[in-house]
Amino acid sequence: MRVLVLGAGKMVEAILTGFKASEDLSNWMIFSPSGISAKNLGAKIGARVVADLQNVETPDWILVGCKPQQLPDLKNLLGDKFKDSLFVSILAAVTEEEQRRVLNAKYLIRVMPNLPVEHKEGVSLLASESAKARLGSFEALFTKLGTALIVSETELDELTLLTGSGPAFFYEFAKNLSHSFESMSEEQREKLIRQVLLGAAKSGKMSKKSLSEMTDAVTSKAGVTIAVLENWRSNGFAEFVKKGIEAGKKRTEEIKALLRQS
Ligand SMILES: NC(=O)C1=CN([C@@H]2O[C@H](COP(=O)(O)OP(=O)(O)OC[C@H]3O[C@@H](n4cnc5c(N)ncnc54)[C@H](OP(=O)(O)O)[C@@H]3O)[C@@H](O)[C@H]2O)C=CC1
Ligand SMILES: O=C(O)[C@@H]1CCC=N1
Repeated sequence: MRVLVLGAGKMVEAILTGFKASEDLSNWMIFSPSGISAKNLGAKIGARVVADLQNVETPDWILVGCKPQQLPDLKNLLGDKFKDSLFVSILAAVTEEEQRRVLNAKYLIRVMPNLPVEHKEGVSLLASESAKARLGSFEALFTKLGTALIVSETELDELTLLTGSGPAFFYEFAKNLSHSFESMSEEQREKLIRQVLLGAAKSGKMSKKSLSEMTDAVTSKAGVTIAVLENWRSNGFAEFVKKGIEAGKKRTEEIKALLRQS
C-alpha cells in the first residue's frame, strides 16, 4: 500500500506509531513543509520522506494531518496533482464539503482520532459522503488502533470535543487533583495519579455498572469522598464542564467561518 502523509505533527505521529506494529510502512511517504518533523518521524517509523510533492507518484490514499488553518497553504503545495485521489483527513472543525472545495478533492473521508491510538487504545470516528463505499475499509484499518466507528458528519463534529479532545480534559483534571495535595513531591504524586487514571480507565472499560453507579461505589455514606463530590456539585461542577464545552463548540464555528472565507 502506498500512502502519502501530509504533516508530521503530534497526531500523525501517534497514528503512524500505532500502525507500525501491524502495517508495512516502507511504502508510506511523509511530507512536512519544514521537512524536519517529516525526517524525524520517517526515521522513527521507517517511512520515506518526500521533499517535493510534485515528484511523488500517485498514492493509494493521502492522509491529511495539518491544522485547519494550514489547509489553503496545503492546496497551494498540491495544485491539482492528486485531485482524483482519496483524501483521509483528520482535521477538526472543517466540513467534508469545505475541505473538498479547498483541496479540489473528489473523494474525502473525515476521521477524528485521538492520541491514545498510539497505544491502540484510541477512539476514531469516521464520516464521509463522497467516499461512502470506502468507509468500511478505513473503519477496519482504524479498528487496529482501538475503537473505530462510522458516524454522521454532524456527530463527528460535535463529538470531536468528547473523543478527540477528551484525553486532555482527563490529564488537566488529574494534574489539578494532584496539585491539591502536599504530601510527597509533585513528581511522586503525579506518578500516583497516573496509576489512578489507568485503574479508573480499566474499571470503566471492564465494569457493567453505569458511571454514576461506579462513583457511588467509591463513596461511603457520610464519608470523605462524598464530602468532596457534594462540594463540587453544589458549586455547579456540571454547569462548569458544560460551559467549557460550549466554548469549544463556539471555536469550532469560528474555524469553520475562517475557512469559508479563504
Ligand atoms: N492533537 C490531537 O490530539 C488531535 C489533532 N487532530 C487534528 O490533527 C491535525 C494536526 O494536529 P496536531 O498534530 O496536534 O498539530 P501539529 O502542530 O503537531 O502538527 C501539524 C503538522 O502539520 C504540518 N503542516 C503545516 N503546514 C502544512 C502544509 N501546508 N501542508 C502539509 N503539512 C503542513 C506541520 O509541519 P511542520 O512540522 O513542518 O511545521 C506539522 O507537522 C489538526 O487538524 C487537528 O485538528 C485531531 C484529533 C486529535
Ligand atoms: O484541539 C484541536 O483542535 C484538536 C481536535 C481534537 C483534539 N485536538
